[in-house]
Amino acid sequence: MSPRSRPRRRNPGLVLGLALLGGIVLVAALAPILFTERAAVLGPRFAAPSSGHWLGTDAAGHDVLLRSLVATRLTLLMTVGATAMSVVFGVVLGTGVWLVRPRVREVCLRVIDAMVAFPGLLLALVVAAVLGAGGSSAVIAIGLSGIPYFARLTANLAAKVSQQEYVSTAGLLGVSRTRIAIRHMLPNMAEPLLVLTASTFAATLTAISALSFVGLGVQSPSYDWGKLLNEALPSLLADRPFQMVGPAFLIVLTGLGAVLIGDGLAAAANPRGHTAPGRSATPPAAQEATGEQLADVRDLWIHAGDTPLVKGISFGIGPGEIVGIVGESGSGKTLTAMSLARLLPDGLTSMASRMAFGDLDLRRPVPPALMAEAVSLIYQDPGSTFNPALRMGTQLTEVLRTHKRLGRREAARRILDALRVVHLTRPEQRMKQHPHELSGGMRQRAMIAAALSVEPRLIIADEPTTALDVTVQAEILRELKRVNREFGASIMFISHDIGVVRALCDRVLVMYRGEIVEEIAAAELTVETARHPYTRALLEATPDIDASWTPPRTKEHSHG
Ligand SMILES: Nc1ncnc2c1ncn2[C@@H]1O[C@H](COP(=O)(O)OP(=O)(O)OP(=O)(O)O)[C@@H](O)[C@H]1O
Repeated sequence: MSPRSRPRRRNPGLVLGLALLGGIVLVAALAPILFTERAAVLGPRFAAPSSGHWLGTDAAGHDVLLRSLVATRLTLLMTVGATAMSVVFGVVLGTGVWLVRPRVREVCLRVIDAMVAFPGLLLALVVAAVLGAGGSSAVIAIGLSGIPYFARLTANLAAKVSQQEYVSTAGLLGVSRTRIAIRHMLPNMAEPLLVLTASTFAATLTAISALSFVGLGVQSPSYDWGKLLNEALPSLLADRPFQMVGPAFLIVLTGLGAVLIGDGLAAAANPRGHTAPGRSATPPAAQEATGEQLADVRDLWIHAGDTPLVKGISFGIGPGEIVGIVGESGSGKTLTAMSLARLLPDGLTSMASRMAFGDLDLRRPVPPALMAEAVSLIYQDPGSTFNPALRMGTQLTEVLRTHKRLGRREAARRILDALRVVHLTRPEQRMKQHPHELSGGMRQRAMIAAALSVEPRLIIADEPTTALDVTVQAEILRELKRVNREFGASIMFISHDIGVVRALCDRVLVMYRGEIVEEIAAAELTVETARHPYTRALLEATPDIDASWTPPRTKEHSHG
């Protein structure tokens, strides 16, 4: 499959905005060098516009146009300074909120909400009054008043991004929360933050000019656009409005440029698409399970507050065994698997009388490195498993570099080997590509390769093929089976597809409303042999698939 790239759309607003701001920046750079001296020359007072003074002169006889142009640099610097302060502190605060414990986070979010509700300009006026009149206090005041907006947006985005599977995976791998925030979360929040930065820039410009206009901002002999407006006020009241035109026009032009850039960025933002779900095919028949338990779970309860979601279930997984979990949506399959990987979502609690994985007691804290070697996860949607902002190679090797302490080269070599194992074509090239340049099947293979590269003892596959087309599903299932056979990894396989489960798994747990209602050998998963009425109902609701069918031996690149 050829790399899919996002088609470039025309965005005239963005181009116009960039051109406008580019022009203003040029004026800011050159005007003070070229015109500062001439702007200080005194001529006739209150002169009307003429060929000598295009916008007339002010009360002292200064050329209004030249002063407006010279004021551009100071105005822009102050606006950039205050905007940067809002962005940096807001983003740090918003991300920091995500890093603290849930209860503290809740309090912080309420405080941020209250600060957002407080009028920004009023806050700025209070701060400016406390700090005293002056350019720097205006910057601090306006910068401070913008922080809550960025903090709230960042916290909201962080909450959303933190639910993504690549963030959970990084957490499972023991990547520190700070590193996850910087490496995995911030790049994926950049787009909305840039849009807010552009509109905040426009609002900051107006607010800083307003502070100077009311006398709390820049003081003589310095001047910004707001100060020039302040000086022009008596002329406006005396019917000489032209003195206002220069600074007012430049404020509008700069603000317009920033708003157009913000709108252009928002229009260019394009959420990633998802592959349409399809039906799956059946892989070769299952192999025999061993008696000894790799994972042993007894009386596992998972609660959301007082509501039980998983109700006292017990099960085991033998070494090299493939255990399927089936059941209707919401029956607790994913939560059961996630508690085994110690990745329950925030707000849920689990208890068990025994929860052992080999020698590890999963009810106690387990070092992330040990956990990473014990369990690997393969999720349903290969689109959201990888961080779209990073190259495949960077994120695939992260596992090995974090936990096996391998160098960049050795980690890359191991991943390349693993990519070859899962028959991903041109692995060297794939390592340099971003996730969106790979097809769903390729990303799923890459995920399996990453899962294999740590040589885990258990692979949890949560509907790993649901989002893939039929041919790719067959290939992926065959890879899982091969990995199980050749590397001896146990697999916990969650699926809605009874046909696949029957063909791939050794044993099947049937879940219904948070309980395991039947545990059955995969071969007996038929309407005739199932004992529990719910299992029979589930089987009757599933179209019959010939479990002996073996998928055709297709090459990955023929469909990828
Ligand atoms: N973070 C959460 N907070 C509260 N309830 C939750 C949370 N996550 C899941 N649940 C609830 O727990 C129940 C079991 O969810 P789970 O995701 O394990 O179901 P599932 O069997 O995997 O469903 P599906 O097949 O649709 O993925 C559902 O009723 C779900 O709404």
